Amino acid sequence: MQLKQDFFTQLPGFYSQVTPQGLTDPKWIGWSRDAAHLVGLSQPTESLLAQLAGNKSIDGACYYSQVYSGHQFGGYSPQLGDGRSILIGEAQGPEGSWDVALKGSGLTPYSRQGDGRAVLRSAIREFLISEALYHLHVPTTRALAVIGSTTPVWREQRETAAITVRLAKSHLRFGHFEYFCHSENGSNEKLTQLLHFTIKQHYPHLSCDKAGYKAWFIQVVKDTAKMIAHWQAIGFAHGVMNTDNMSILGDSFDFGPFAFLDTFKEDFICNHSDPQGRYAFNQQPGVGLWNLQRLAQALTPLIASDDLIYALNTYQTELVQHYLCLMRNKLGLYQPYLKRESQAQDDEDLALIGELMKLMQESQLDHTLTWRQFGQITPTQQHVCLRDDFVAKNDFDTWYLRYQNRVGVIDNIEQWQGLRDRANPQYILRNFLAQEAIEAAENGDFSVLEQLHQVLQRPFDEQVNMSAYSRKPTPEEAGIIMSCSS
Ligand SMILES: Nc1ncnc2c1ncn2[C@@H]1O[C@H](COP(=O)(O)OP(=O)(O)OP(=O)(O)O)[C@@H](O)[C@H]1O
Ligand SMILES: [Mg+2]
Repeated sequence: MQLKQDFFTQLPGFYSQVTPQGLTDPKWIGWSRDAAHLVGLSQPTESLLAQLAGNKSIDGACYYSQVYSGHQFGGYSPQLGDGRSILIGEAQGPEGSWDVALKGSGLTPYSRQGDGRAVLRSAIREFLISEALYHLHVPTTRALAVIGSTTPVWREQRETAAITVRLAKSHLRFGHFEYFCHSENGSNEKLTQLLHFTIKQHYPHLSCDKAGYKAWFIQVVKDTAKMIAHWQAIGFAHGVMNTDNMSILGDSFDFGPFAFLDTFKEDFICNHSDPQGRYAFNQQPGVGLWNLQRLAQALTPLIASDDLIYALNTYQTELVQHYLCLMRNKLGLYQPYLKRESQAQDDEDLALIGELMKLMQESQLDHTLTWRQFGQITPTQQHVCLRDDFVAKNDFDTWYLRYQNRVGVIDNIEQWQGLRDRANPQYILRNFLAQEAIEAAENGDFSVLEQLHQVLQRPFDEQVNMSAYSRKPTPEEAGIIMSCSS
């Protein structure tokens, strides 16, 4: 790995140098060939294992943990930071630069009451979901590998420590800006330094002046809105949308108690530790804006309020337009000759989508499997097997008639259906699938994880003999609830 050290050399005072604590008997548990390619690696070798486990030093690496703060479940925590994660620098790959983080590598000055570790089950979940979201075309951080060990860790019971090797175009979070806004007693020196670093590294086409700042924040709003539109379209609940888990680049970031929806339920809560549903599925768009407002607040010393408000006001339109684009694609409503749909058409389509979701919820249908059926229907025909699944047949018929009218004439039905299959995945990372892979791995069998990882790399393709990976969960399997304990 060719490592650069831009953050480390340019931003002293933004991190603490740390020594990884190492793992006992490290073992490769998961390896993403795709992600390895991004950082110019080909094989999971023994030497690399010792290095990424923190047992052997890496040429060119600097070891540091970043400081940040953040709003957690609505309240401000003035100092957080990487309590269990160590960055080693920016790996240079064929498609650009990637921060490499060893998540779970031991105590840091920001560990507070924690042990600096991640347990194997949470490392596997982060690994699988990072790679799954990427293949679902959702903006996300990536995972190179999971390393297991015999190092003991105590949660509700004794478990073993693991490391997820995370790759991210940036580890800058909304919380970085919040920390340097509130910790400087009004000098704004570091906040300015941070903003200039961010713009130069990640938005090199923008200038570090008033106009550049405004354009930058508009872009952050846009990228955040786009990420959340993807989550809503694909049925992904993040679970812990604290501002320290919001990447400045709009990549899905920090995967804890996340879940895809099985049965569609708009107010689905995936996080056992969130009984109020602050981060429920249907709250995510609003929370995205709330988090951007916290970021804007932290930027007020540097960016004019009018500019911040202007950018925040674009959020809803950005989100809705991106969501509409994704949903039209799922339903086959796209009309290539119309450059931009009219407001009336947008409203009509949103109503059509909303009505379908309502019917899905009433009939307790599986979100992913229902959408997948759009690749098999012929909207010009009266009868569709999709209808069989809905309880309120009359309501479905009314909806379907509106849908047929909206779809209109289809020149090439096979092509139309093929496009629906490219928009509606067959395979998602259902919690029970992740759980099977985790339990097997905890018992020393990594093949289940490997197979699941393989399937999730082609979520839109019908894969032979893989129906076990696309079935909906049994009621018992659907009851798996995740907590923040990781
Ligand atoms: N086991 C732990 N030991 C020390 N600190 C921890 C531990 N678990 C979480 N933290 C810290 O608590 C804060 C909130 O945790 P959160 O779960 O959002 O982040 P994370 O999953 O640890 O890391 P990241 O956000 O980098 O993915 C962070 O500062 C994190 O470093
Ligand atoms: Mg976090």
